[in-house]
Amino acid sequence: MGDGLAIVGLTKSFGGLQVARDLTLTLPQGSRTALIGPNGAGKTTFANLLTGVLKPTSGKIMLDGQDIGSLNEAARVRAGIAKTFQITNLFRDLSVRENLRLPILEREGCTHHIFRRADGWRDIEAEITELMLELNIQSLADKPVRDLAYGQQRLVELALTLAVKPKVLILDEPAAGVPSTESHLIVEAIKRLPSDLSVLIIEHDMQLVFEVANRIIVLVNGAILMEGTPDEVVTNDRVRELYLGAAHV
Ligand SMILES: Nc1ncnc2c1ncn2[C@@H]1O[C@H](COP(=O)(O)OP(=O)(O)OP(=O)(O)O)[C@@H](O)[C@H]1O
Repeated sequence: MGDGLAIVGLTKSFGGLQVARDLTLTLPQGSRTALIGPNGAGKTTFANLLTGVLKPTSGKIMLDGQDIGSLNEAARVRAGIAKTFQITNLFRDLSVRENLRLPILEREGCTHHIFRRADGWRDIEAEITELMLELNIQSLADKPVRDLAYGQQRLVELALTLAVKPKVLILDEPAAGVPSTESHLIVEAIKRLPSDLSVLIIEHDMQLVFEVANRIIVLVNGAILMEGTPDEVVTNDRVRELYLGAAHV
């Protein structure tokens, strides 16, 4: 087992506005952590600091003991930090299987070593099948993405992200825009993710958070207000006051 992701004293300012304040936390390998907080708390900024979209003002990001803070976005993906692709990245006229082939080919360097082996193609097709089984979308394999329901498209997007073999997966509002009749698909898919993957879920839907997360970090004004189990978070008076509201608890 690796050490997972360790964030130490991470700070980010936009001019005079401090949006990440001395954030120190760990995402152990295999953890299921939700990051919650009111609008403007700094959740997206935090995700962007992890993926390398933004550079921190100060602080360290360590993955399995290695400082990855100076790596650019592409190198961080290769190191193992992935955020879900957006649906707009799916090729709508291609089938699910064809869409899944693309990140695997990219990961393998297209024309390089995998094709020097006689069974290279077979390995790729087997991996695609395995990914589809993992997300329970094998029945959709030959359908063009444009014919899929929105929730199913989000599962394909998740499969694409898993194809890069991340160690840490950031799910930024995985159920956003998904009709309530399809949100169970997302919950089930998250529950089926590989057990050694660290998952960070940024989500406003508290029902989803409570179903899939075993730890919750509450961010307010760029700082961690508290971190705990779902039960500890819902019973915390400041969280109730600041974020959840009496109706949720
Ligand atoms: N590029 C930027 N330049 C200046 N300020 C920014 C920039 N990006 C974000 N901010 C500010 O940083 C703060 C945190 O924004 P962020 O989007 O990270 O919050 P959030 O918790 O993800 O909010 P939401 O739940 O609404 O998505 C906000 O005050 C926002 O206006």
